[in-house]
Amino acid sequence: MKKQVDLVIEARWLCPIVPKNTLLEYQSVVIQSGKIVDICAITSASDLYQANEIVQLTEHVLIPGLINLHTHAAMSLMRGVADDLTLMTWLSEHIWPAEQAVLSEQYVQDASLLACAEMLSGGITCFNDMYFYPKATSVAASQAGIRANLGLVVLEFPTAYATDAADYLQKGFDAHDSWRGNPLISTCIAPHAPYTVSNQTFETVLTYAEQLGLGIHTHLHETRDEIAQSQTEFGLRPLQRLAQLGLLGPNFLAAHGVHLIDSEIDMLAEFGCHIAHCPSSNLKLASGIAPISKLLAKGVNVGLGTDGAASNNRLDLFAEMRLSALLAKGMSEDATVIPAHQALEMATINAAKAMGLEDKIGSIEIGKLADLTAVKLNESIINPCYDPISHLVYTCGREHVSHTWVTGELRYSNGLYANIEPLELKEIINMWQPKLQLHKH
Ligand SMILES: CSC[C@H]1O[C@@H](n2cnc3c(O)ncnc32)[C@H](O)[C@@H]1O
Ligand SMILES: [Zn+2]
Repeated sequence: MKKQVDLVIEARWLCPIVPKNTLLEYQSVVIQSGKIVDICAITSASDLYQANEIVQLTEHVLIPGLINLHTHAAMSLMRGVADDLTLMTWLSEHIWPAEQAVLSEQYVQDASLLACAEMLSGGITCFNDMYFYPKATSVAASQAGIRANLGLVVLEFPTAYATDAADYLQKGFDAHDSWRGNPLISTCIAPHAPYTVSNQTFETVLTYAEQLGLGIHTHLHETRDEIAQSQTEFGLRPLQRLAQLGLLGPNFLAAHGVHLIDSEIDMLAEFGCHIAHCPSSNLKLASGIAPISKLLAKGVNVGLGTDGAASNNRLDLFAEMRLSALLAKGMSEDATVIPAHQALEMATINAAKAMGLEDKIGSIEIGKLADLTAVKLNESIINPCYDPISHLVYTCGREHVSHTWVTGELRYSNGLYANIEPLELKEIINMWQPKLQLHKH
């Protein structure tokens, strides 16, 4: 007798990510209660399973859902508000004043929903976020049906969200408690950066992270100025300072890591830290280019992030995969570094590892959650296709994503969302654009 299951996805090609650099053909992924319960030849699956639904992907490659390892979803409404500026001018003269003017629970929920829509349509099934009002981000993520690892942000300076570091932490833990039992939401603590967080606060963050078993996600070594400023103020480079405070370890994720000397790369490897590489944002803000081929060669786990839409200006991991591979080759003058399968690993399993979620997501394996993305390879202008893995990184764009599933539920397909009305997004844009327009210089 055939076994009853929820969903069978029949794929022309399957790139499971684990085992490494594997491409399978004519495979079925069998899904029950949101989990992958079998992966087998299409012919075997039709003998073994009676599915409530069968999706035939005759011209597609099925991959694990992409994971955005560093973003600020609620900055989607600030896309293009301030371009062509370096980080500190961009932040202190444009973005922080704009945030001060619009920041509220409703703003974060609305802007995050827009970002969730953009990410789902680009095959992203999980994002690692750092922003004020994380409860509002969780409301948007839950509506969209996308997975989110939400940072409990910590800063010293007051905003509409919180008054001081203790208040940020208190509000964060309140949000953390409210997510208990929510299958889509996980948490980490997110001190913004070494230049906005004191030693004492970093120590408090570490204590809580250890007590609660949470990861720590911070911006680090993004610009040369950040390092110079730290040397002036503390007599230490930021990474040295955080090392002295005891923060480094396998639960520590640094966004950017653009400016790293060899001994720092060794230290990140020794402590098992993770890096979220955000090449588009680093190029656009003229911060520099992170040495990811060196980091990977030394065994540091590197995932990919888009950063926020105000510095990228796209939440598009296809763009980040392609750019990271091309930049690494150009920088090292070695075409063999970051082959296509490694760029895909950075956007999937490496990011899952960096968030401590590698048992659940990041690859298509039996027992993992069915967070899946289908990419359609039929368009003449991207054919012939000799190697779908090469195509995913060097040829395709997010416009080739046809389906996105989270926990086996179809959340996006062919321009439509399961839980987001196109009109709803238009209303959000119409409501907030006039307020942010005032901050466009
Ligand atoms: C505490 S919420 C996040 C905070 O970070 C700001 N931000 C956005 N992008 C960057 C970046 O590349 N480096 C540093 N800070 C960034 C964002 O505007 C929020 O204020
Ligand atoms: Zn950032």
